[in-house]
Amino acid sequence: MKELVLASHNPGKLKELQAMLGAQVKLRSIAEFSQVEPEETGLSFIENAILKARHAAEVSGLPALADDSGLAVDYLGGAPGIYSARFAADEGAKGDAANNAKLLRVLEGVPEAERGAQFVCVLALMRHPTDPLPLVCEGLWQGRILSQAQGQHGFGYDPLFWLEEHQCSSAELAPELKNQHSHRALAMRLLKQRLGL
Ligand SMILES: O=P(O)(O)OP(=O)(O)OP(=O)(O)OC[C@H]1O[C@@H](n2cnc3c(O)ncnc32)[C@H](O)[C@@H]1O
Ligand SMILES: [Mg+2]
Repeated sequence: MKELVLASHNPGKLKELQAMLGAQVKLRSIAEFSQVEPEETGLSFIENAILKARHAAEVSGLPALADDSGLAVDYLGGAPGIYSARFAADEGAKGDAANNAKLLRVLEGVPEAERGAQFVCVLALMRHPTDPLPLVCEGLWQGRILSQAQGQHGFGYDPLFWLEEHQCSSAELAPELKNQHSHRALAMRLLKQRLGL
C-alpha cells in the first residue's frame, strides 16, 4: 500500500500524518477527488472515522485513511468530544478561533485542578469501500485547558492544551515533538505496527 487517500479536509492532519508515515506511504488529499464532506452522523469517533474512510475509498478508488479526533474536557463531561469541530456551531460560528473562544468562556473561573482534558484520535483504514474489517487504532493525550491561548504551531485547540510533561502548550511544542507524543502519533504508531511498517 504505497498510496492512500486521506479522508480529511483538515490540512493540519494531512501534514502531521504524512510526517509520521514518512516517505514509504504517500497520502493523497481527498480534495483531489471530491469537495463533498460526508456528514459526521456517527455517535462515536470510531463510527465517524469509518464513515469518512468509506466515503473516501468510494470516491477515490484508493485505500483510504480517516482521522476522527477531538477534545474531551473532564469538567464538561467529555464534551465537546465528537462534536469538537462543531463546538461553536450553536452560536452560528465555526472554525478554530470560535471553538477556542467558546471553550475559554465555558471554563471561565474553573480552577486549574478541574481543567483536565484528553485529545482523542481514531484512525480507520479501509482497503476498499466495502472492507468488512477496517483497521481501527486509537490514541489519547492527557493535558489541561489553559485560561488563555499560547503558541503558534499546530491547529485547532492546540493553543489551549497544556502539557504537564513538556511544560508548554501543544501549540508551543516543536512539531517534531507533537508528532512523537500526540494522540495522533499514538494511534499512528499502532496502525504502523498493524501494517508491518
Ligand atoms: O473531519 P475532517 O475533514 O478530517 O477534519 P475536521 O477538522 O472536521 O476533523 P474532526 O471532524 O475529526 O474534528 C476534530 C476536531 O478536533 C480538533 N483537533 C483534532 N486533533 C487536534 C490536534 O492535534 N490539535 C488540536 N486540535 C485538534 C480539530 O481542530 C477539530 O475541531
Ligand atoms: Mg470533521
